[in-house]
Amino acid sequence: MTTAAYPVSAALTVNNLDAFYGKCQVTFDAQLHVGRGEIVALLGRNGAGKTTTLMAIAGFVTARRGKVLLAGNEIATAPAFRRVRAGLSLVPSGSRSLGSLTVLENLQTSAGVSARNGQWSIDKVFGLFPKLRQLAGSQGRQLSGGERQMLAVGRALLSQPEVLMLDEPSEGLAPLVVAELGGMLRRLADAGLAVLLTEQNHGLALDIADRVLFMEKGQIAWEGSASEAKDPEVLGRYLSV
Ligand SMILES: Nc1ncnc2c1ncn2[C@@H]1O[C@H](COP(=O)(O)OP(=O)(O)OP(=O)(O)O)[C@@H](O)[C@H]1O
Repeated sequence: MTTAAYPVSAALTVNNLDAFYGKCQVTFDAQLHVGRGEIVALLGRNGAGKTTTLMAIAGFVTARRGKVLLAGNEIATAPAFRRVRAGLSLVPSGSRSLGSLTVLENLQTSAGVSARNGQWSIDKVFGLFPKLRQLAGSQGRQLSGGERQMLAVGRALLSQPEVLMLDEPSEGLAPLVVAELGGMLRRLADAGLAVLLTEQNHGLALDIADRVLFMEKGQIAWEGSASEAKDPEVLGRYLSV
């Protein structure tokens, strides 16, 4: 494993995270950090603990031990909604919009969630995703998979995050839409957002990430740059079944 320093200035720092479902421990001493403007991909085989790590950072899964620092502030004991207000947003896999509400109503439910002043408005989200502006009056359930994912990211941005976490954002999307999503995440990071994502689409993750973490049996087993992670030996060790 490549050792890493954990800068206090990171947008998100996680140390010694032990996450549990009931009595069942899923992550063991997990640690990671994400800097501003950086995309970090958390990869690994099915069941390695990637989703659980994101859910524990977001406050939806119990962490019995560990520190979660958002811009240097400890939030590990805060309820999930306070973490969102503090600037940490998770786009979960699957559930992507409120199906009976229109696109505009979906966005309106997210606007104003944050207590923080931020740059994101509904108009700015429409600027990022012009397709959503055209679909403003359509119900969430009428959208394609790619449009629903744009809406989910738009809703997350309206909570004015400093750190955006996405669990398998490309799941179920067509290749062209995946490429568009990847470009959009890269642009958001280049504008200063810290991005932490899990992906089964390893090609996408390795293309857009700055750093890669491989998770194995609930532990961060390897850390390095995306170009180091492309080494077939590394990929074979942590991803092949
Ligand atoms: N709600 C739950 N209750 C109990 N155990 C769970 C629950 N969700 C996941 N697990 C278990 O926790 C472990 C880690 O699952 P997790 O979903 O975090 O892995 P993952 O790396 O995201 O895998 P995948 O890529 O398949 O989603 C697995 O053994 C899984 O069976």
